[in-house]
Amino acid sequence: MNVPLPLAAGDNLIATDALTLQFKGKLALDHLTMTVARGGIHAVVGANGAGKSSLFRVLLGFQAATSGSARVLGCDSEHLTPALRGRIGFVNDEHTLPPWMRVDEVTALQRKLYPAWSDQRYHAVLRHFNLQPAHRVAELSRGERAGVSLALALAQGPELLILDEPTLGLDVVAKRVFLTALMDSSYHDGATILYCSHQMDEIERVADQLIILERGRLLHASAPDDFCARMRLWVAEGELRAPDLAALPGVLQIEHIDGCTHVVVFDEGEHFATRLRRLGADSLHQMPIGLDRAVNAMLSRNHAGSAFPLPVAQPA
Ligand SMILES: Nc1ncnc2c1ncn2[C@@H]1O[C@H](COP(=O)(O)OP(=O)(O)OP(=O)(O)O)[C@@H](O)[C@H]1O
Repeated sequence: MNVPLPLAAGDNLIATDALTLQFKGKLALDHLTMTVARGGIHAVVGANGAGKSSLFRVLLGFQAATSGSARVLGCDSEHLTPALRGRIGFVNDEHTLPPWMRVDEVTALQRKLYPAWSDQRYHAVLRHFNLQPAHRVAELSRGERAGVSLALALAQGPELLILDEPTLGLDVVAKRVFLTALMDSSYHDGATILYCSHQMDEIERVADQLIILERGRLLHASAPDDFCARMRLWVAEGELRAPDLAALPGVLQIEHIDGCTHVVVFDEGEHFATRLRRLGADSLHQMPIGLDRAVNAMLSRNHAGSAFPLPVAQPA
């Protein structure tokens, strides 16, 4: 088990500064400046192509940035030493393991490599999969392979665990087991977990911090509850005029459903009702929204194919 280091102000395990990654004419990361504090589960979300996997590749030193910097465990990510790499776990959605090896052989190898190895953590995840230790990796289903690679990553006792869509392909029970193990690792072992997912129910359940990327830039970072608390759904009877409505400050998403106009608004208080009334709304209701809807509204604003791209709000 890792001995968690004390959490001091400014104790960031990850810090990027104007981090930029460019592919032929395309910016995967665009002057991204963000931090990840020690401890807790940090969820990175964003539309397809927002730069999540690119960020992870740069943080892990698999890819050199075009400009800017990324520091991981206090070291430039391009110069991570083997000792520092040993403190970082990584799992991607392909769950790449040597196909020719047996499950027990992979396990024995990893047990030897990682001094903080925990059999208890390993079996806590793996016992939920109906696996024979003598099975070869090549014989495993996708979900079973995911189970093995996630169990291995958690058992390594990493100080920092980076997971790229780790639960893709897991059935609902396996997903629950894995998420519980993730929370245990964070809570009991002090691991800092950075992971990306498109599944908001999952994030709502486990994440302490929400990091939203859009086109390689930081759009928002806060606790998920704080993010949702700043969102409101207004429902007005009738169809309000879309161009005027879209021009109002804070408007993220407009939908017309069953003769009503639904407007998701960020950081606007009660006074927003007055603005809606000026556009002709007479019967109005407002309500809080959950994380799924809130993230959806934030991202749909500038999503490719959006009916009305709205002005970009500044990150909080
Ligand atoms: N090797 C590459 N060559 C050219 N462009 C690339 C390369 N890798 C990524 N990109 C581009 O960089 C952008 C960010 O890709 P990235 O894989 O980081 O997105 P993502 O947020 O992980 O997306 P998804 O949710 O779909 O997995 C995309 O527009 C992608 O097309």
